[in-house]
Order: sequence, then C-alpha cells, then structure tokens
Amino acid sequence: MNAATRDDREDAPVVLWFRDDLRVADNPALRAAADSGRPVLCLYVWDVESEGVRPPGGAARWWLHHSLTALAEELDRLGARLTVRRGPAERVVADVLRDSGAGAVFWNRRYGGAERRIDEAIKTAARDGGLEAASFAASLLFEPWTIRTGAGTPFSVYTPFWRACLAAPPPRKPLPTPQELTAADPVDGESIDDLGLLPTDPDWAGGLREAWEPGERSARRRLAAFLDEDVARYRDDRDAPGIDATSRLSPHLRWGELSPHQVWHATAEARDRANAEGASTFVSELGWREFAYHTLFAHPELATVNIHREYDSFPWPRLHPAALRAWHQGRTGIPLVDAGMRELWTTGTMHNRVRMVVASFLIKNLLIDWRRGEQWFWDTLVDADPASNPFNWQWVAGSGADAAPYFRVFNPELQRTKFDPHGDYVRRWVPEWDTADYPEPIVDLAETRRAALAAFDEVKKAR
Ligand SMILES: Cc1cc2nc3c(=O)[nH]c(=O)nc-3n(C[C@H](O)[C@H](O)[C@H](O)COP(=O)(O)OP(=O)(O)OC[C@H]3O[C@@H](n4cnc5c(N)ncnc54)[C@H](O)[C@@H]3O)c2cc1C
Repeated sequence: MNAATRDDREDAPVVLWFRDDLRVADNPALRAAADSGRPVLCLYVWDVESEGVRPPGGAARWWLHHSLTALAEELDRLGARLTVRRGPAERVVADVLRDSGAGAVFWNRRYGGAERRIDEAIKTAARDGGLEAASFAASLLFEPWTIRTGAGTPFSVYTPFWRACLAAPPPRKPLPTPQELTAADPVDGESIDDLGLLPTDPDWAGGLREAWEPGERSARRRLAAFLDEDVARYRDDRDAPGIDATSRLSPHLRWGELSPHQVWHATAEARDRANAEGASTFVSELGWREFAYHTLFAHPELATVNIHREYDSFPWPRLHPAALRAWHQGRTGIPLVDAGMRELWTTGTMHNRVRMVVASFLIKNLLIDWRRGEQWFWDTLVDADPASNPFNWQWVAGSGADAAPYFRVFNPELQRTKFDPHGDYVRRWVPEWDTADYPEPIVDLAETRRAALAAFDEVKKAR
C-alpha cells in the first residue's frame, strides 16, 4: 500500500455493524470505532436469507422494531445515524463497505453456528480486500473457549460450569458510552418501518405494548428498579408466578439493550445494600444464560439435534394436531398450563417456573416432540433466544446438557398447589377456572406419565 492510500484509509469510515447488541453503553465495538477518531457508519442488516440463520418469530420482530427505533434515537443524540439494509449479510456488508469507502468493519461477536460462519467469511473477505475487520466480546461474561473442563472440553453440567466461571478472572467493568460520534457520509438504506416487522393485519401486539417498553433506556431503568426493590426477595419468591419478583430483563438481554457486564457489576454494587443471597441467586441465573450460550457454541445444531443422541430413538407417537392446538391456545383443561400459554400469547413472556411446566406437559404428557414446543416459543416469546430457548427445551426433554438424560416429569397440578397456592396466577389468566365453562383435562396425567416413562425405556435400551 502506498502512503497516499494509507492516509486515505486512516480517514476512511469505520462500519459499525450492530447485531444482538442494540445499545450504545458498554458496547466494545462502538467504543473502538469512536476511539479510532474516524467517521462511523452504523449499520443494521435485516438478514433472513443467509443459510442457517433463523428468522426471528413474530413477537421478537415486534421487539426488534422498537429496539432499532430506540437505538436510532440514541445514535442520533451522539451525532450518528443508523443505516438499515436488508439481504444476506455477506453481500450487504460488502456493499456497504464499498458504498461508504470504509477502511474497517467492527462488530461484537455472535455464537451460533451459521452466524459464526458468516462473520468469518466477511472477516476474510474484508481482510483480503486490505480492510481492517475486528470483532469484540460483548454479549457474554466469559468467552466460550475460555471456560473448559480439566480435560479441555466444554462443560455439560451447570454446577461445575458456573463454579469454573466464578473461579475465572472476573468480567470487565462496563465501558462508558462515547461522548459523541463523527457520522460518516450517509449511504442508501431503508427505514425501520420498511422492514415490516410490526403486525398489521391483524395487529395482535396490544398485550405486548402494555407489558413492555423495549430500548436501552428502559432496560437500564428496569435493572435499577429491580435492584432497588426486588432483588432482596428474589431467592424466596422467584418461583412464584403470581408474584412479580423476577427482573423481567430477558428480552433486554436477548437483544443486547443491556450487557451481562452491566447487570453483573450493578448487582455486585447492590449486594451490600440488599440481601446478598438474593443477589447471588440472581447472578447465578445469568450463569444459566452463559451456560446456554456455551452449549450453543459447542452444539451449533442445538435447536434441532438432541445433545444426547440416544434420545433420537425416542418413539414419538403420531401427532394429534388437536392436542397441539389445545396447548397453543391454553385450552388443555390443566389450569397452570393454560394460564402460562395464555400469558405467553398475550404478553410475549411466561414465568420461568411455568415455562418448565408447560414444556414438560407438552413432551411428557402429550408426547409431542420438544422441537414443536421450541418452535412455538420461538414465534411467541419476546425474549426468544437462539441459545436459551432450545437449551431449556432440551433440558426439560432430558436430551440436553445434564449429567445424564434424566426423565424429569413435572406434575402440573402439584406445581400449581406448591407455587401458586392461592391461585392468584391461574385466576389472572384463566378467569373461568372453577366454573362449568372450564374444560376437562384433555389427558389423564397419571396414565400419560406412565406411557412417557415406558417410551423413555426405549431410549435407555438404545444407550
Ligand atoms: C422451556 C423454556 C424456554 C425458555 N426460553 C427462553 C428464551 O427463549 N429466552 C430467554 O431469555 N430465556 C428463556 N428461558 C429461561 C427463563 O425462563 C427466562 O430467562 C426467564 O423467565 C426470564 O425472566 P426474567 O428476566 O424475569 O428472569 P430472572 O429470573 O430475573 O433471571 C435473570 C436473567 O437470567 C437469565 N436466565 C434466567 N433463567 C434462565 C434459564 N433457565 N436459561 C437461560 N437464561 C436464564 C435471563 O437472561 C434472565 O433475564 C426458557 C426457559 C424454559 C424452561
């Protein structure tokens, strides 16, 4: 490269490619772009075309629309603008690099198999073209390749995994938001509205609007409110779906409006003010998020392939579409299951305890393949996450990251009397419960449990 080209390149813009990190605070790639002193072109690519990339479901698209809008406002305050384009990322990023005359592209890492392949290809192409391409650690507290068993393999059980994380060097402190950005000359793009992420015909998002406020500012407010008001009773009350005792941060974390580093350090500061046990239990839940991502990194086909392959021989019976429909609609005649499924449909979320119960009911009582449940959650959850969703479905199924496949069967009636003893949660979502309008259970819990255990014996024989 001659001196003139090098000088040009030094002034050439940096393309900052946003993905699952829709925030300006604690954003290492954005920080590096700002610190470079070069003009910054902020880019979001709506890519539902690249092979292997899983298009977000309906509820997640709703969230993404609002999150991108909030991000564009934040960038505007810093003096930059968000360029939005659609298409396969490899082509779109190359086009934007060319159109903007950029000298570099920066991003924060993703951990799914297809996403890693795409990012690697873009990095190689950029470098081959003489551009700088750099990726940063932003979405996980611990990079997956840094937490390994003594034998150098990924952990397959949570408790030793989290112990190893806590023994590793602690996660870095959050990085400050850049004071301002120098905007690169604009290039063509689409508006966020043009992406068509919002439901229109019909507009089913009323319950989501009532329940949520996407965006980085609202995420930070929620974290602060949770640490001020709720973390002290988190350990005792987190399993009760009728009590508002959990943080409700999952969609903010899913879309990277908040980083786990911000949550980790804010919780450590709050620990002294609050109840230390509540704070450690809360942080250990972030550990489950980490574990899900590390598992995805080790098992890129997590959403479709059993981690324990002996589960492949599970004799799923022929699907009864009416049973699946009853589960979707919350009309199974099992009150806790119906309450959870209706909460999900209306608000785009469901309490964690109830997620485990409805998943167990689908798999173990209706004998429906966990992948169908995972897909429904993928479409209806605002926090639908490429790691946490399939990871937890496999965990409930017994095919997932556990010491050994173990046939966990939750009894939804016992779970209801234990965790919703006064029926507050069930009555909120199933007002006709305890009236003649409420249907009889569509299956016999004891009988279907026996059938499921018999089917599981087939898996054991295959081992
Ligand atoms: C079948 C099933 C599917 C699930 N699908 C998802 C999903 O798509 N996206 C998702 O974020 N969570 C998923 N979870 C995990 C969990 O239910 C939600 O993270 C939690 O209910 C979110 O509420 P909260 O933010 O108030 O959680 P809190 O109790 O306040 O926990 C704090 C944070 O820890 C993380 N976390 C907590 N529990 C888990 C867990 N079991 N696995 C991974 N991370 C966890 C989340 O980021 C959460 O925001 C699933 C659980 C089950 C059983």
